[in-house]
Amino acid sequence: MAGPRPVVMSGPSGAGKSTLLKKLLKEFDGVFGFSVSHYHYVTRTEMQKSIANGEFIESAEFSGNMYGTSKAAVQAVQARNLICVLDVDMQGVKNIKQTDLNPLYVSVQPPSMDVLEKRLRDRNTESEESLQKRLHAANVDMEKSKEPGLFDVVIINDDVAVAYEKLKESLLPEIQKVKVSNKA
Ligand SMILES: Nc1ncnc2c1ncn2[C@@H]1O[C@H](COP(=O)(O)OP(=O)(O)OP(=O)(O)O)[C@@H](O)[C@H]1O
Repeated sequence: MAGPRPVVMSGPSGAGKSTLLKKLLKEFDGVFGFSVSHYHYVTRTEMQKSIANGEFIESAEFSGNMYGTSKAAVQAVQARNLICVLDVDMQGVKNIKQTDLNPLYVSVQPPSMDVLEKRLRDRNTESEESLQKRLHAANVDMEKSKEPGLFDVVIINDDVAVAYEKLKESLLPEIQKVKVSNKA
């Protein structure tokens, strides 16, 4: 058996992905899992070859090191009967669409740009420069997210309790699968 479908969580920085995810992990212990980054596990040449072969759903280079999430890493989580959570940007969503992973695509969106800006400012994690970059990227993300059929579920994170219920509802069939398999 392939295991439960992974879940892709996408949305602008500050939309509330981590907040919602934290609630999920708290309520459903042992149901969700994360894929391990391939950094350090393979050589640079090997990794470049794998990326060229389309084995990675996302990869990036930071200060000379390569990082990435491979399809195999996601499938390994799935094989352990866990819902693999993928927190990716729009490019990641597009890449995953090219694979046969068949995840549930969830978009988390802020109620408005003004609210997003306020939340990011109140979070106190960004410099002014980083904040401006994130707000600009958020604008682009919010536009691209409107593409019909791109996401299975769009969650407007206004009231966090309401947003969480909607997320939970959309994941319940997969959560049920995990629980049933664990009992078997
Ligand atoms: N519904 C909500 N109402 C008010 N504040 C919220 C709500 N959801 C999240 N927040 C707050 O907004 C801020 C941004 O949320 P969070 O860090 O979860 O976003 P994120 O999408 O994970 O961002 P990033 O991609 O940068 O990690 C946090 O300080 C969080 O506490």
